[in-house]
Amino acid sequence: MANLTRDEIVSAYIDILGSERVITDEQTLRENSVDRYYKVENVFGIYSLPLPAAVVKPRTPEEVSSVLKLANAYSIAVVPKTGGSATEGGLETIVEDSVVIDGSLMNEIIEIDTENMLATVQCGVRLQDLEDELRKIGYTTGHSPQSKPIAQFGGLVATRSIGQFSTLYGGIEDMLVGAETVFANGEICRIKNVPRRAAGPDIRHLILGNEGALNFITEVSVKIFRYYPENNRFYGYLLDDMKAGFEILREVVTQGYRPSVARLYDQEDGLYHFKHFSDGRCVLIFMAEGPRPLADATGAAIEQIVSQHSGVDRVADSLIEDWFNHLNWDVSKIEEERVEIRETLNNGFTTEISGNWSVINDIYTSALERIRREVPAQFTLLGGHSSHSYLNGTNMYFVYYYKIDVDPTEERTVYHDPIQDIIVEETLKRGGSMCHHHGVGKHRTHFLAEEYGSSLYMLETLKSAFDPNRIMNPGTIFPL
Ligand SMILES: Cc1cc2nc3c(=O)[nH]c(=O)nc-3n(C[C@H](O)[C@H](O)[C@H](O)COP(=O)(O)OP(=O)(O)OC[C@H]3O[C@@H](n4cnc5c(N)ncnc54)[C@H](O)[C@@H]3O)c2cc1C
Repeated sequence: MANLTRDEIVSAYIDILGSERVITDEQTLRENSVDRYYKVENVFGIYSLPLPAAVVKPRTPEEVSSVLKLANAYSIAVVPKTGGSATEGGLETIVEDSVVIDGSLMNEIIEIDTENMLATVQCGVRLQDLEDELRKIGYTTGHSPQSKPIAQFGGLVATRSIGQFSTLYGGIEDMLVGAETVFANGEICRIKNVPRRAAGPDIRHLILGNEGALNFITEVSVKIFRYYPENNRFYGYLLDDMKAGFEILREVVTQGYRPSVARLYDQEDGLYHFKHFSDGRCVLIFMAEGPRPLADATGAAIEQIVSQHSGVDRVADSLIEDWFNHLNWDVSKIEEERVEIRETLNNGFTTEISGNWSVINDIYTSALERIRREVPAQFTLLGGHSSHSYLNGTNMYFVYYYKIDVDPTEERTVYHDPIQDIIVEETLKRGGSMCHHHGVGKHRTHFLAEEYGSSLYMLETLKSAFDPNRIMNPGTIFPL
């Protein structure tokens, strides 16, 4: 694709950023050629994708602009990156001589504004770092994906991430107020911070969820919230089937209550997370938070709604609180997982989708039934949970662990891809979305036309307009 040789690309970037911020050592390039979709190969030291020509580390939006202008002029494929916790192939360098643009040096918390309830950060600020600063003064981002200790704001916005407290605070799309981003031609654009706007279409959504395929996000402003940890209430229940659990979630949300957490685990996933008390049953969890009268009212409503359903048994609140305190994944947990895969050959992946209330149970049951019937894996866990509920429906986060009994290079095509395809097919068939919060990445793009239907025209037009030379993360969202 590129009109320059590999060496010419490297030296052109050294001219812009200096040699210290243009990394070309072999191991860094290998690690930057993949993300967690290639976890199994990677754990065994196999790197089968083309290695990038370099990883470049700009420090300012102007440098990002220069980096992109050069790429655009010479058709060099670029892969934006910040925290590196992507799970769907968004970081794979599938084009020869790509350049990874790593925004992690842009890591300044620019402003915390408690009057207007805003925090402004550069793209390389880790969510955990902003959250820690806010907690010191009694505020929170309200954003808590499990990858909070690793993920950075560029990636969080680019993937449309969502956190555990989403039923109250929303996903990142509800939090993003303004941003700065750079397009393939080097144009730097800012969207100002206002409480609401009706001045035409909402252009924040050209940034949210773009997965590096439309622009490179350099700065974001997000809402902040007052934090009242002393009022947190936890509720846990055991029940026998998912359908009844979905119905309770639906009642709580559609009656107008906003618990911060509303989660439902099936039997297998319940055993994985709560083996000390789940007793092989489904597990339903709620958390209420906020000012005391609101937390009390939300908690009382949850108890009242659940009490109208038979066969639902309460567990101690402390069991749920304790579980929450150990849920997030930092770098050491990722390393532990790698060791475990190497030693036990037991490996797990997830696929997350969403659907309306009327179809979610059918998606859940039919996907699992087809996987059991069609995929000859030795499953050690096949199940999932719903973790984000809305007025119209909920998500399903399928979780599948199996023994790697094939060569690591075949694991994806024999197991991971077919399992994911079944889940997506059963979802799309029932009008759901193939992707709830991890992004399309590079392994669901063959379903893009079905996901979008007639609105694919709008998406394709954005790509042609903003990235006519198709240098931005080729193969991500848009099939090659
Ligand atoms: C253990 C674990 C738990 C997770 N839990 C959750 C969860 O609870 N909720 C959730 O939503 N996700 C979760 N994820 C997925 C992942 O953490 C999120 O997608 C996160 O938002 C990625 O942020 P990052 O900074 O690591 O981005 P990266 O991994 O660096 O990149 C992710 C994608 O965004 C693009 N990108 C990165 N930076 C930019 C930029 N500056 N401009 C434009 N595009 C950019 C990349 O090209 C890539 O396509 C989890 C992942 C792991 C490994």
